[in-house]
Amino acid sequence: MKIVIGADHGGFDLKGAVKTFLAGEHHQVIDVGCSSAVSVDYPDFAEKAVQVFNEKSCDFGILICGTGIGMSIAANRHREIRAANCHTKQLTVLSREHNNANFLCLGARVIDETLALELVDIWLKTEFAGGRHQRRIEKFSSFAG
Ligand SMILES: O=C(CO)[C@H](O)[C@H](O)[C@H](O)COP(=O)(O)O
Repeated sequence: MKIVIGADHGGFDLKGAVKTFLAGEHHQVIDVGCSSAVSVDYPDFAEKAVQVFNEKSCDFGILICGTGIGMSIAANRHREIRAANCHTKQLTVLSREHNNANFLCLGARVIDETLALELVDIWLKTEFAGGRHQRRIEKFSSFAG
């Protein structure tokens, strides 16, 4: 799969670990930064990731900040994005099965690396269930914005 990944300084180290994991699983990864642990602003990297997601027809996006909250708020400003901030296995599975999330947001200050990599693995392997959930996510497109 083609996956765009981005982080702020809070997620920089975990981004490296996720990239290594994804490469080991033979995914194509496009990294939009940041490129060091120097303080940056997470909306800039959410925006870059969404642009690349659209321009390069990526399958999925992964965004990492301190909590995952800021990245998810920023990415969800775009109507084509369904970004889910997940910190448990249950949330991770349901974000794909029920919400067809196309961006996974992680909080590097909330979960440890081992769990984060497990969540990435689960998320990428979980299929959207469709059915009643398809009807519900289609309703997002009627929202203003
Ligand atoms: O946006 C966030 C919170 O929702 C992220 O966790 C950021 O990484 C965090 O706010 C950065 O905080 P810092 O004090 O500037 O490191």
